[in-house]
Amino acid sequence: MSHRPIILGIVGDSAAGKTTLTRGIAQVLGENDVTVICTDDYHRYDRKQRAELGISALHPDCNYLDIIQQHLSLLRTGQPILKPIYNHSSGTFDPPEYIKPKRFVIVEGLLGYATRGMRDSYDVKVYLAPPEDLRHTWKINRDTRKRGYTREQVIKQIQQRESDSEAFIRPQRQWADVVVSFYPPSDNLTQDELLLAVRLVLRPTIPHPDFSSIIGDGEHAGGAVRLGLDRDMGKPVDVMEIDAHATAEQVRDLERSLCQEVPYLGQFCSLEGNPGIGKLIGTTGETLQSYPLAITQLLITYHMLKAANVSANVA
Ligand SMILES: Nc1ncnc2c1ncn2[C@@H]1O[C@H](COP(=O)(O)OP(=O)(O)OP(=O)(O)O)[C@@H](O)[C@H]1O
Ligand SMILES: O=C(CO)[C@H](O)[C@H](O)COP(=O)(O)O
Repeated sequence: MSHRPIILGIVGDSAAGKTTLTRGIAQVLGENDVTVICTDDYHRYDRKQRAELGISALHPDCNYLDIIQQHLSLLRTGQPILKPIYNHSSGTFDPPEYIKPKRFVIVEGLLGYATRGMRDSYDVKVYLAPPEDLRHTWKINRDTRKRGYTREQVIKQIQQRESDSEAFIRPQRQWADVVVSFYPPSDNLTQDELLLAVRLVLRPTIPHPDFSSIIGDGEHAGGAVRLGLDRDMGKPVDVMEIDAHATAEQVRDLERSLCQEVPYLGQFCSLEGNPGIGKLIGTTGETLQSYPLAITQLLITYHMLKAANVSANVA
């Protein structure tokens, strides 16, 4: 295994699901082996200053991108950082914290792929792109429940930030090895809000597992799992889709092929061996298991473990 930390980037707009996916992957990799960094901590201005200056947190000028890049380089070589802390409850900064990277580092945030230097620091790059109406619903629910905003304030903020989302956030999709889009099975968001299908765009920037041996003719498990070719931001890509209501049985072959290629994976993150995979907590505290989420977590973990092996072999 590698002697330097393996770094995963998870980038996407506000409330695109970065923290949720990060937590799931950390659970699969083993929380004792994972350091999580959220780049919200590198905001240049606190909430009051941003309002006074009329700048959004999505703007590169509102973030210390140079320090994120510096910290990424340090983390990649196993060195500690003194990380700032942005407190979403108070809207101000807390005292910084000393962080020594563990075996795996997950860096999640708004502008993680904004500069070449930042992009070169990751072993695996993921971009989260849910449909905008779903992201808005997630943002309204999360910011009113956890960040002290009213519904009207969140809606206004989404509108005010749209031009920055378009200019600075969404273009980063082009740098991702995997683009993840969870989406509702129908237009009706009120039914089974947590049970979502997933569309995984697999760019040829890293070697993906060969799913074609399972999904030979483009469909598997009665159509619950589909594989095809497409273009994303003008470039050819593979696309895998998994239905919202896919069952453990239907995704088992995918899981097996991931675990076979990286035998180490199966030890601690098979669906059977780790019942926490794909688990989601609903708004009323109920727990659900989503197999599209489970396969997404396993695929990203697969890439992390592969990167760890490659890096150990060249060390
Ligand atoms: N895969 C998912 N399935 C169901 N709900 C999800 C999923 N991902 C995110 N959500 C919902 O969206 C909300 C926002 O997600 P999360 O906090 O992970 O976003 P984020 O990208 O980290 O946001 P921010 O950058 O603003 O901190 C969560 O509280 C959760 O309710
Ligand atoms: O886009 C965001 C990512 O989480 C937040 O809006 C940003 O970090 C500022 O946080 P807050 O709204 O709590 O002041």
